[in-house]
Amino acid sequence: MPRSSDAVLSQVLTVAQMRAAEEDLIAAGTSVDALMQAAGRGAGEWVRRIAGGGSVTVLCGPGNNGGDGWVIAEYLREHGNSVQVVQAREPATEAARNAKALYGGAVVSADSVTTRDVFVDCLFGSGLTRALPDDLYDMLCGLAGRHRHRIAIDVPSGIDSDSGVALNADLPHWTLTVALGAWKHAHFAMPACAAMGATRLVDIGVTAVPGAARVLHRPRIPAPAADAHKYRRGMLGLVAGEMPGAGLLSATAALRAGAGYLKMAAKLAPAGVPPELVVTTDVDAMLADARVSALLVGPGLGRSDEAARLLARTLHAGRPTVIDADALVLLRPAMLTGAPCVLTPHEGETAALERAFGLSGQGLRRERAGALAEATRAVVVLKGPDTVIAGPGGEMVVSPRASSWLSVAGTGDVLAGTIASRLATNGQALRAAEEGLWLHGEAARLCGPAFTAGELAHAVQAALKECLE
Ligand SMILES: NC(=O)C1=CN([C@@H]2O[C@H](COP(=O)(O)OP(=O)(O)OC[C@H]3O[C@@H](n4cnc5c(N)ncnc54)[C@H](OP(=O)(O)O)[C@@H]3O)[C@@H](O)[C@H]2O)[C@H](O)CC1
Ligand SMILES: [K+]
Repeated sequence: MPRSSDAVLSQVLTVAQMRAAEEDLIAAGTSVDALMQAAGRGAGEWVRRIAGGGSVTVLCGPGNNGGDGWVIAEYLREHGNSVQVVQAREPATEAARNAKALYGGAVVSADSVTTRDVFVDCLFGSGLTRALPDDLYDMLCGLAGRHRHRIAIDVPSGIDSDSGVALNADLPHWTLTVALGAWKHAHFAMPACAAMGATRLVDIGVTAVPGAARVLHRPRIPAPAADAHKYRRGMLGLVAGEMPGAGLLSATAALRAGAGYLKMAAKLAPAGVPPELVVTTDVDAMLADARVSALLVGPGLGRSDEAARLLARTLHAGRPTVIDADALVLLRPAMLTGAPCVLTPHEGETAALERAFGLSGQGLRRERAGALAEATRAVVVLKGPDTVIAGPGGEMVVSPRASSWLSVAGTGDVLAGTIASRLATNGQALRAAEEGLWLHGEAARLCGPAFTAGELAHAVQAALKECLE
């Protein structure tokens, strides 16, 4: 089996895209049985490692996810594990029947299973089309509750693969979820991703799918050139508003994310300004300064008519701009000039933008982010536990779940400042959004528990250190 490239293994596929990719492999000569063997044995190895010689119960459903389960069980039996299969339904596909026929171990009833070490969920995968019926739901939850470790294969049963929506309530939480062939959107979408435990991917040679979403990965960021100077590294202009304190959090992060020079325009200089941050009261002079390579507007802007006028003047400067917080609520179509922009809305700001740009607000988060990116011609970072980045050209990047400790005031200001610093440095909106989001999530990971937004802003530097080429 040829190993897929890192780019292909970063793909996030819908069920339809996955099926098409499987069909391409089959059309190229790989049988479904061979695919199932590759998927099942790859997953079986992860199960074997977790089991560490312990006892395993595999729950097999009627489809090919169940077929994977029969392959996993035989793989474990061959490797000497104590394994038993609970058959929830007779195999309904030829590949699953063939896989069952190759299994030489015990098949037992669910009721006979006592407490064991590892439970493997092969009830349903990407073919689940509706909520689990009561008998199967009870069987799944009952078995999950009688095992020390729980491993879901491809996607946990009861989860819709394309949306991450739980089709049943109170589904089990998993120790590990092993994706097969490619990541699915459920692996990065709430609520599913919060219950999956660690996630791993088994490569079965899936090829590149045009237009597929991809997972956010650690960026490679070059150190400044030997002949760099502060302007060439990128000068970031922060347009503060009525509450300049929020802008200070953005500035603290931006100073540690690569930009060479930061200037803040504020009516009143806030207290506690870091010495590295130049503060001016002349916003128009800053907007007219050709050396400013990017702008950030929004943190602490306020929502007054004066704030709206200040936003319009800022965007009229036509520089690459990060638009955050209150500026997102004030943004109107006529204010945009076509300059590269990054919008960083949370849920409420997204709804405000959808109203301002005449969008329905219907659909999955990634679909809403895509619609907003198309309408604004900007890069949209739709923030949440399952942040997605959508580009105006249809690009879609999904982020692995970040620390839940980010749920504290000010972390949005930190993200905006980090992205703005990257935008001042590289001038590319999508790249800046990806680099900034990764740095933000990594800074949170480095901070551990119960950090403040200020500590997070300082940790951006350590996160950047991990990206240096
Ligand atoms: N990723 C790969 O390259 C490979 C993936 N494989 C595995 O195949 C599954 C997808 O297989 P599929 O058969 O399409 O789907 P499922 O195994 O999830 O099961 C679908 C069957 O279950 C029935 N169904 C669906 N929902 C329910 C429900 N709520 N209650 C009862 N039955 C349900 C469905 O029949 P319906 O017509 O009634 O919908 C199907 O019979 C993928 O996840 C991987 O694990 C392969 O190994 C190949 C390589
Ligand atoms: K499953």
